[in-house]
Amino acid sequence: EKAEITKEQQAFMKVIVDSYNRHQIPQDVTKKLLQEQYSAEENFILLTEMATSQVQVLVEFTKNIPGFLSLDHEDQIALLKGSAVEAMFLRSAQVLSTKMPNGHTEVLEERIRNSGISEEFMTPMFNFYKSIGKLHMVQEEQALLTAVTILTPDRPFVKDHPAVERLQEPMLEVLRKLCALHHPREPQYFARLLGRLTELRTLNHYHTEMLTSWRMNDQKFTPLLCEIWDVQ
Ligand SMILES: CC(C)c1onc(-c2c(Cl)cccc2Cl)c1COc1ccc2cc(-c3cccc(C(=O)O)c3)sc2c1
Repeated sequence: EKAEITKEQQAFMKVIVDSYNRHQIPQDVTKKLLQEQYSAEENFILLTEMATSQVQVLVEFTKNIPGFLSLDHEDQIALLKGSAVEAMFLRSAQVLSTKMPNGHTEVLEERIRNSGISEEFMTPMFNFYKSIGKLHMVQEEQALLTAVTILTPDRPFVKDHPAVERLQEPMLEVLRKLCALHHPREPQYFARLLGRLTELRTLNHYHTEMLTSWRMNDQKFTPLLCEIWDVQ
């Protein structure tokens, strides 16, 4: 019946979830969050290192999404550039909402709150983090939601929308079934999950302003971040 996850959907999901678990920021990078001192300057430098490492992880994860590498090459770049910030909000939300055994949750929040981001962005950012936390997503949902976010057809400069939709649709279908499976008493859970994707879009705009205000204070980013965010 409709809700059953088929054999091929199971295999499809396994590829994405295994890739999501395989591609993580290396321990020697994330453990710095616990070690370095807490100045706004040091926090910004650490968060820049995390974001840079996260983009590298994201690229590797994306290359393993079935069908992604057969998309037009320019569209591949457009999808990565258009979804990087949203994927990183999802990743940092996961760290902030799951009490990480290694204490990353507390230190990450502290460093984000004291890294030169102006107050006006703190509220929407941490509201998002709270709303993601309340969903108590299982790992498969996190992996698929990230893949669905990356394969969003209407990113700037994407030429072949239908080709991206053809990849996103099966993932949305598996995600819908997963939600029914893992949250049987919440029939609206899938809809709430997709609602988070809308909230992510608004965070993109805030993030663009965050970048501008950081650059006004002459904060430096890495070459990879400059490339993905079209700065400097
Ligand atoms: C350039 C830098 C200052 C910046 O500019 N905007 C943002 C941003 C901020 Cl603030 C918030 C949301 C999105 C963005 Cl994009 C950032 C920092 O972005 C990141 C991106 C990913 C991760 C993953 C982490 C993380 C920690 C522990 C464990 C793990 C883990 O995966 O185990 C991951 S921290 C981290 C910081």
